[in-house]
Amino acid sequence: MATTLTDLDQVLNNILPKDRLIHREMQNHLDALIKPPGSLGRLERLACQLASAERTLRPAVDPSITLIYAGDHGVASLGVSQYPASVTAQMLSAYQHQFAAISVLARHAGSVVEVIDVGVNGEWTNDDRDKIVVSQKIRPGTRNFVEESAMTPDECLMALTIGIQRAEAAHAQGYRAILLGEVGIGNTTIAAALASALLNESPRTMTGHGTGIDQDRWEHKIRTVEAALTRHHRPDLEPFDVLTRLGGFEVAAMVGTILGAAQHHIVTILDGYLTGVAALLAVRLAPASVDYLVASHQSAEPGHGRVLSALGLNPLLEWGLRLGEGSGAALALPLLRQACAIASEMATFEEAELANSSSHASTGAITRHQFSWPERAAVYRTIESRRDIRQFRSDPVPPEILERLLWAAHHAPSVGFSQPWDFILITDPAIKQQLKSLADRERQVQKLYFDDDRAQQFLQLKLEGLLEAPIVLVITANLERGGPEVLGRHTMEETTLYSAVCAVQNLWLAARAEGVAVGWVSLFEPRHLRQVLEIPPGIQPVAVLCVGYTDHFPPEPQLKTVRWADALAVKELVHWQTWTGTTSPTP
Ligand SMILES: Cc1cc2ncn([C@H]3O[C@H](COP(=O)(O)O)[C@@H](O)[C@H]3O)c2cc1C
Ligand SMILES: O=C(O)c1cccnc1
Repeated sequence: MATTLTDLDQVLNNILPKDRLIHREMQNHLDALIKPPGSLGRLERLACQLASAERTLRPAVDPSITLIYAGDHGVASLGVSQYPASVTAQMLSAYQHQFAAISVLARHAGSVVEVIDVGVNGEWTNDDRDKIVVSQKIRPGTRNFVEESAMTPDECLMALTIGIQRAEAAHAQGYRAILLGEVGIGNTTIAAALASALLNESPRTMTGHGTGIDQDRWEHKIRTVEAALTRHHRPDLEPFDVLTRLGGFEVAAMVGTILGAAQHHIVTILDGYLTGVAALLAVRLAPASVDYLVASHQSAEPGHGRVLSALGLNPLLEWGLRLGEGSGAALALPLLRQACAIASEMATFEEAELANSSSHASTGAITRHQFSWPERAAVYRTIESRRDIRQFRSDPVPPEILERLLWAAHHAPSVGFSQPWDFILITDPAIKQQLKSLADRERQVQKLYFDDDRAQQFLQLKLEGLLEAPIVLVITANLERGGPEVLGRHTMEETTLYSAVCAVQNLWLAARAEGVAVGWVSLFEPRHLRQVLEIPPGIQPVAVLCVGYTDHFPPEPQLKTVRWADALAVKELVHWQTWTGTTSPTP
């Protein structure tokens, strides 16, 4: 933890250059792959960089996290941006709701987003949704650097520390790459001032149009940067002092994250002008940190190209982007992912020969991953975010989505491939009301078992879904389907029911992926259910599911939130060899 300059020095000392040996080894491996040597051009150079930075011949950028630092700037009061400073706080809400540019781009690139407020001048609301925006606010905005130092040395160190610690946490969380982004109205003025000071360039060449200011305002922005440099700049200023006087909380935090990541051999994917300037500062503090940087793109800001040249970084894209927020990093992430995949999933000529001569492809490299990382991540995310939902909106589930959900249910595993399920779709309010009355009645009976008020409350809540949800879906199990000779059913009659439950789970997960909510109501006496739904003998009702849309998927099971029951740790439930076995086999 870097809370003093000495601690910061410690971090800087920990940053070692990339491993040249692995770089060479990776190049040899790429040359041996089933393609002409060098034919994948820059993708190969990227693979070598990632391998030598991460110190592995199986480099990876997944899972990755997009860290966006947010801060406001005193200088924004001088009208250097096209937008008022209040937009920064407004953007935090947009991130929380996941509809900002980076929310969309990172989602489709397969990266998790976290926004850290290190100095926004304004409030934003955070409900109990997934905590996408977190507060580490040092101060509501920096001071106006035309008049005084933007930060105090302590504040600057604090912001650096936040950045370092976040990178260290990302390392501990198992993230393999960091996508860096920022938001803060007025911060292209900060970038211009820092870049001018660090590169000894005139503010006119380093100042751009930011969010889209006109010529007059641009001239004013240049004069503002010049005034700041006149006040603060001296050729002998240390990088830390340049950052303190001319920087911002989000810039300092980005510098910290670059350093913290490099220390742990984690690659940082840079975005636009601001992240480039942060990288320049990081490299001035620890020259070896450049080995851990990838420049995703060259932005439309004229100063950005110069910053990248000074860093010796060659941007992957030049798309005229001028947004920030990590948008360019998210666009470039799939390219890095491809470089890693080429390195670890392609076969060498030798392996290909082997696969050809034996009856089965025995090379692990070829068969290991049938799914890309975003595909795998989506499966786990669906499982993690599935919830039993109690509150529904009334809007209908479109028929094509309903069809996909039933398709998913129908592709469940079943004993002897008996496919014992049927699906009863109930939209008729009269029948729903009958179900609700049945459940209400049952609840009165259950009252005998639960005298806890909270239990009653939950049972009550859950039942409303029977009326609110646009569809009530009953899944049944046909105990006779497949005839008397169903394979594998002889000794365990219940496997028919288990199969139907697998259909329930398939549907539930597919629904979550579609953004459709499902709540399972189990307060039914099967006999009564049979009567209302005219279910014949031999067919067993298995699940009554409310299906529809909800305004809110809670981040964790509600019964966990209210401490009705605690989550168990999976490792305590694992037995090896026998029930009493505890030791795992050595790998
Ligand atoms: C709605 C909106 C969303 C943004 N997201 C990033 N920026 C970008 O623009 C700002 C810097 O430009 P300037 O120095 O001209 O103010 C930063 O917030 C940067 O991240 C945005 C700007 C706006 C207006
Ligand atoms: O180049 C950038 O990164 C940029 C440009 C305008 C606004 N925000 C960021």
